[in-house]
Amino acid sequence: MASTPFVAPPRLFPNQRLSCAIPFSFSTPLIPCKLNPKPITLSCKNRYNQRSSFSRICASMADQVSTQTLNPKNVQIFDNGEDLSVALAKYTADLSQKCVGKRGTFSVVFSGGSLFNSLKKLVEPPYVDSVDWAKWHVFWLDERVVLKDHADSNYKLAYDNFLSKVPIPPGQVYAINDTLSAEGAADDYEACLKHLVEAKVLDLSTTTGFPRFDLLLVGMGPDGHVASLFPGHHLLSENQRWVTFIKDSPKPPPERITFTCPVINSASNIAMVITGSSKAEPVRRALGGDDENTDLLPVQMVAPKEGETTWFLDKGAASKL
Ligand SMILES: O=C(O)[C@H](O)[C@@H](O)[C@H](O)[C@H](O)COP(=O)(O)O
Repeated sequence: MASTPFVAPPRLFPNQRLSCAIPFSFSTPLIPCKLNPKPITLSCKNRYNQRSSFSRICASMADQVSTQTLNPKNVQIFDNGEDLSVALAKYTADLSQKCVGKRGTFSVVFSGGSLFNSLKKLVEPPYVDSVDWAKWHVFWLDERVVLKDHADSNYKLAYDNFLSKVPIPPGQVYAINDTLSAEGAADDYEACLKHLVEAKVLDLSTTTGFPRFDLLLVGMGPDGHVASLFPGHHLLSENQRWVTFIKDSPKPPPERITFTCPVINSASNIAMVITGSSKAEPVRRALGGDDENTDLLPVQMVAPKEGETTWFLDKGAASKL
């Protein structure tokens, strides 16, 4: 794509919604890209998928093949965050190109936290000029119930570090309605997704009946939470709603909205983007197997029914594997 000047949205933090989407599953090659400084690449399944020993899984090539066919989990481990960011940029740009080529759109779901540090190479050359940003439709996996210009807002984080740097049409950026309560914002976001399904902008998974996004970019907290689904919280068992709310989040701020587990597990592709040694134990529990705990961590429940999960870890996050 030719480099076009970015036209700022009409308002700094517009309450945007409208059109979008696409679904289908494609296998990301595990061959490191030219720029990619050769990550360690593993393929495995976690306990949620009834697998127990990481070493056994990695020992068997045949097992890897059947694992990839059934419900693949590709694990890439990088020396540092910089190398991870290079690989994540290529992965995302390649996926965008495939999805746009297939259906004409690319539906991407952002988390908050340190994700945008890991995405920084995607908004630099060559990708800032080559990705077909006009085809992107952007959603949030979870959002804090604060105004969009508040320091805690995941929208603001995404805007400052990503959206302000690339020409995604503002009408294809689906921020929450920040004038509503947590309950109201969750209802409103779910209604927005349902409208997009009716408008054939988003597809439903034929397997689960929940919306199927092209790519979820998922961070994880040191406690193993993903989205705003926290360990031991009753929201983990929500299986009807697409979007729900929490008012007692153990991580501040307390009021948030979040996609539910079935929506997460209906995605075509999930990138688990995890850095730092403080995350090593939940990563081990998710990928290492042999977990004696009876309660699954939220990260252990990430198991897309039809899609593919790719793990982008730095050495710290992978240090207990
Ligand atoms: O709103 C939030 O709090 C985030 O969406 C949250 O789910 C985040 O993704 C993880 O906590 C990881 O955050 P870090 O990468 O900063 O550890």
